[in-house]
Amino acid sequence: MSEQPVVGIVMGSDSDWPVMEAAAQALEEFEIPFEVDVVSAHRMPREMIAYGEAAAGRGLKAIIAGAGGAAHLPGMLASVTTLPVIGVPVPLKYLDGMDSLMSIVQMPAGVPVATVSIGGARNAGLLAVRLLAAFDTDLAQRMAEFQQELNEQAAEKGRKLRSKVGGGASSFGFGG
Ligand SMILES: Nc1c(C(=O)O)ncn1[C@@H]1O[C@H](COP(=O)(O)O)[C@@H](O)[C@H]1O
Repeated sequence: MSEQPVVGIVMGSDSDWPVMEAAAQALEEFEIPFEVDVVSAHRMPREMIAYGEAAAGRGLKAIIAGAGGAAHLPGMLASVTTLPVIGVPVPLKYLDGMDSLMSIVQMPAGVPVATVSIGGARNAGLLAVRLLAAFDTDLAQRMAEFQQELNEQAAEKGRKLRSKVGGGASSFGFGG
């Protein structure tokens, strides 16, 4: 990626990538330049702090941080940067990601992390797009078009279900 990255996607281990790549995919869809790296609070504490402290100065506008288990990476990054941090709880073999979710979502007041669902890396990417779109009318327009497509896909599902099951449109009249 040659353009200056504006979103950093970091994770505690390369084993998180199969989950985290959905964040990268969402950013690619909106042509947002991003970088990816492994940055672990537990295993690379000094590098993690250096990454967080340098992030804003390097031109990043948001950080997406994914980790599994005792997932301290998103919160620790949030403590050393002014950037918005979006946390992705990565599910591991045991505890189904509940451990990651609790580790990321229960931040002390004053140090926010915007936590998405367990394995919700695509929404993390889309949330980063929305943060950027707040200051970019062209990007906001593209987000609106994306939302319209979602609307049409959902309505189409209703049409298909009704044609399979029978009956008319819902009493609310939507779905066409
Ligand atoms: N939760 C963290 C942190 C951290 O929060 O700093 N560093 C690594 N990890 C997590 O350990 C899991 C297992 O990692 P390995 O697969 O490398 O053993 C990964 O999900 C990673 O995010």
